[in-house]
Amino acid sequence: MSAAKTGQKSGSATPKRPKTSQKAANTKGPKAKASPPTAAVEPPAPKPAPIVLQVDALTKRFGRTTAVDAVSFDVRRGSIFGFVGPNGAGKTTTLGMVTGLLRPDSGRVHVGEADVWAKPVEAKRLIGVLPDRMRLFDLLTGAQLLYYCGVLHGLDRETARTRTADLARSLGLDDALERPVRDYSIGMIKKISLAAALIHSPRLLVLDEPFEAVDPVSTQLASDVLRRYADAGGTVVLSSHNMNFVERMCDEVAVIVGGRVLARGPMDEVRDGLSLEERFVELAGGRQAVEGLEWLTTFSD
Ligand SMILES: Nc1ncnc2c1ncn2[C@@H]1O[C@H](COP(=O)(O)OP(=O)(O)OP(=O)(O)O)[C@@H](O)[C@H]1O
Repeated sequence: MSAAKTGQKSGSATPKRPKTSQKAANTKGPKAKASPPTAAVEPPAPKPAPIVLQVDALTKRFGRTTAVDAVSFDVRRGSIFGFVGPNGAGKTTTLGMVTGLLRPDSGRVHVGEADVWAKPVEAKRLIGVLPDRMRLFDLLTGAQLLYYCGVLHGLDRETARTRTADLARSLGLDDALERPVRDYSIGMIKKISLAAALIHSPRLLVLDEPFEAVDPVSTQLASDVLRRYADAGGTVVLSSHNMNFVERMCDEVAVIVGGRVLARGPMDEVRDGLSLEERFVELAGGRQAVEGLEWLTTFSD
């Protein structure tokens, strides 16, 4: 199967040639001369967007476990990149190394021109992160948390307040803003974390399972926010176990299994005629027969 390495957005195919108008084609008359056939001039292919995130051969071991094994991928400006894989495949470990939270054993990560591990401050200014197992300052209210995230990222107070209100409205959190974050549900924590990642309007958003436990209406709201952000030139990398969501949302995808990327490229190329879920199951080892669970059908009573 093909695993395209370029980050060209799917759907950015060569523009169609203009159709010859029927009227012009039917013109016949004494003065109408047959013009010699000319070679159709194809317009030049659109220039690919610049690479915002470049990941080269990242590797991480924990004792004898190789969690991430020479993982490489690029993500171009304006695209939404999905990172999918079974439990324990290495997604969180990879995204931790990409965002400067977990030091790799080897390999490089660049965000724009900045090497994440050589110039962490420069790189981190460009990144908004929603890590898995996020620890928040949960004695603060939602409004205070977003305000401080904004101010710590260099926003002035007024801008931080305005953006807090805008994000809360867009993500359906208005009613929760004055409550302490420790009282939030898991889905609400995901939403406030997404808002915190977005508040400084970063170049690159890295979201580890952003919509886990988020209800469908809020998922739709948040998806709209992400699509709008990407259309405006933002870049998103997200991991998720929700294949339908990834298939709908992402321009490109990488499938990681056992620490290795088994397929990556534009969504349609990776799917290869299947749904993403079918392709994922195929790559991740397929369905195994359920054996040795006969006792499960004996019931305790
Ligand atoms: N701090 C750690 N110490 C030891 N092993 C770890 C540590 N972090 C991750 N691992 C191991 O590395 C491998 C990859 O874990 P990782 O959390 O990256 O997977 P994942 O793809 O995010 O999984 P999930 O979808 O279940 O969240 C697993 O085998 C995991 O047990």
